Amino acid sequence: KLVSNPYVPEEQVPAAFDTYAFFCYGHEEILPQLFIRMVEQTLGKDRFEMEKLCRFTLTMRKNYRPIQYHNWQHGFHVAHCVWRMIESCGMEFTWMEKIGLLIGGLAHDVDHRGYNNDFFKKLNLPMANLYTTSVMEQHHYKQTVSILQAEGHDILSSMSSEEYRDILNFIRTVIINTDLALYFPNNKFLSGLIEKDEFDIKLKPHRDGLISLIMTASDLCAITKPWETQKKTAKLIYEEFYMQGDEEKKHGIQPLPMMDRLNEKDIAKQQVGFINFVCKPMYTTLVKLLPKTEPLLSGCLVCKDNWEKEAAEVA
Ligand SMILES: O=c1ccn(-c2cccc(OC(F)(F)F)c2)nc1-c1nc(Cl)[nH]c1-c1ccccc1
Repeated sequence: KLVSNPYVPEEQVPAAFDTYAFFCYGHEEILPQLFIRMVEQTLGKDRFEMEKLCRFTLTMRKNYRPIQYHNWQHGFHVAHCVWRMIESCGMEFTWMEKIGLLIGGLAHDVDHRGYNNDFFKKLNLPMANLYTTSVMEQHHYKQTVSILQAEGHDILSSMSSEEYRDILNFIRTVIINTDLALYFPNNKFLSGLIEKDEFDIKLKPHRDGLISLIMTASDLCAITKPWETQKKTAKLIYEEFYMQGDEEKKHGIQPLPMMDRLNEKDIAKQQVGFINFVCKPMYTTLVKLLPKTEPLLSGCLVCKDNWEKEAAEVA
């Protein structure tokens, strides 16, 4: 069944939808239409067969699992954050980059099981034998390709075979770069260039690095949302972490501290650590390259302050 009406009437578009602060609570049922609205606003109307775009979006939603955090809503929020950047960060994106970032953002965690790459390696599960690095990310990409190639889902059919090959490669790069392990070397590379004032968007390796950073920034955008929203989301991701920790304990494996439910009282402290060690440096580099993404950095720092207050209360 396709969406009855793929268009969202203007008055139904949620408040703050055009800002980085947007969150889907209360609007869950129109997320497919909101994605289609983003695609049309950025890429132009009638660039895609609407029926196929609806079918693709609904199949994407169906292929996300009903788990606590890495679910369809997470995929939507990453696509939304990428869309805000495309629309407002002042950087010129090619048509291919725009469609690749929107599709890649929406699809980047499709069929996520709520476990991270280490889990598949530690338990030596079949998935870990399919790929050596970025195990889950490669799986998300494979799932995306099979959905794009399913009957009636070929939204990129109007492209030549070279363009189609290029855009699949770009979508692969976009999805693989949501592997947080790849963020650390990338941020070192980019901040080194900034330090020496050598960053040049016209150089492909520099542009590729910035696009990877845009993916990390969008993937972690939950950490930048308004405090009340962030508190609810944190509860969800730690429930997912604890599911993995419980599984690892069943196999006699000691989980990471953040995945061990015995450390539940340390959530605030762990959030502060994650923001200080990963998010703050990451959004700081992003803002140096794209100053108009500043709301993401300030949103993340507001949450850090609130987590520090919570950590102080626990102590
Ligand atoms: O140590 C951590 C504490 C918290 N979070 C976290 C990640 C998303 C969101 C969130 O909070 C909220 F949902 F509220 F925004 C928190 N993530 C890690 C972490 N550490 C390593 Cl290494 N990898 C991750 C990780 C990154 C993305 C996804 C999963 C794990």
